[in-house]
Amino acid sequence: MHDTSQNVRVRRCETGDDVARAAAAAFVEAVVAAQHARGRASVVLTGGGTGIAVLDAVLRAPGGIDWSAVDVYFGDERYLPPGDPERNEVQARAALLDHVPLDPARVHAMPTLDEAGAGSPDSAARTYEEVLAANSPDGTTPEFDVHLLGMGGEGHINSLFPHTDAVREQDRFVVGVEDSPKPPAARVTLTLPAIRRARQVWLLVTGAAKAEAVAAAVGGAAPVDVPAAGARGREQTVWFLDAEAAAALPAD
Ligand SMILES: O=C(O)[C@H](O)[C@@H](O)[C@H](O)[C@H](O)COP(=O)(O)O
Repeated sequence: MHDTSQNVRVRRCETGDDVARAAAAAFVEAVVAAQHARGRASVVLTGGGTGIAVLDAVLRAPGGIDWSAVDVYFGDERYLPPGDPERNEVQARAALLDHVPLDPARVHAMPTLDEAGAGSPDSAARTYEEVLAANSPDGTTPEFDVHLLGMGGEGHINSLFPHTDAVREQDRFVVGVEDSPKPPAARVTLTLPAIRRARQVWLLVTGAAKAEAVAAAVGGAAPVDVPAAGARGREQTVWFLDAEAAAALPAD
């Protein structure tokens, strides 16, 4: 089902740098507001150039965030060895996490490829589901305040690619992927039901190569065709777009 009545906003920026700065400022505001309201904030980070640029911009202008009361989760991960520079966690640490006084126990990285070769994306996904449940008020997932998402040119978000079992998943909150069309093949990803647990879902998208998928997703495509179309926040969904990514949207 694709409910277009939910609160969806499009935030048009000029350049990719403007997207990063606007999303970073909104991120700081949302984290501070969550901490004021509930004493803590739970955020889900994403990889990709735009997602990491936002973290870099947060580091440069962190406002009044109390880093000791932030819980960090990841939307997906490339199932690679622990320090691999292609891992989203490694990139997020380099951009932001290693430079602010987070409580290390509150940074919830996805399990990774075991050095001994044991495990699998599926077992890692099941372990991460347990982590989410353990930090949940009701045995499901934490109440994520903000879930950041990048988007690929064909509309993928996290490691949810078009026409895959992962994007069709309706029950589990985390699944393993063995055959990602974008390398590496092995990944672990939050599913659409997990994304939809977030109060705010923000899609950070830049570049002309994304324009058609943006227009399809905002226009109400089926999530199995354009996964980003299924990414909805409980309170709000915001598209942060540069001019090129917004080019195929109607002018209003
Ligand atoms: O896991 C991956 O292969 C990437 O992280 C990928 O999912 C990325 O987030 C999007 O393709 C958007 O990337 P850009 O923001 O760099 O366009």
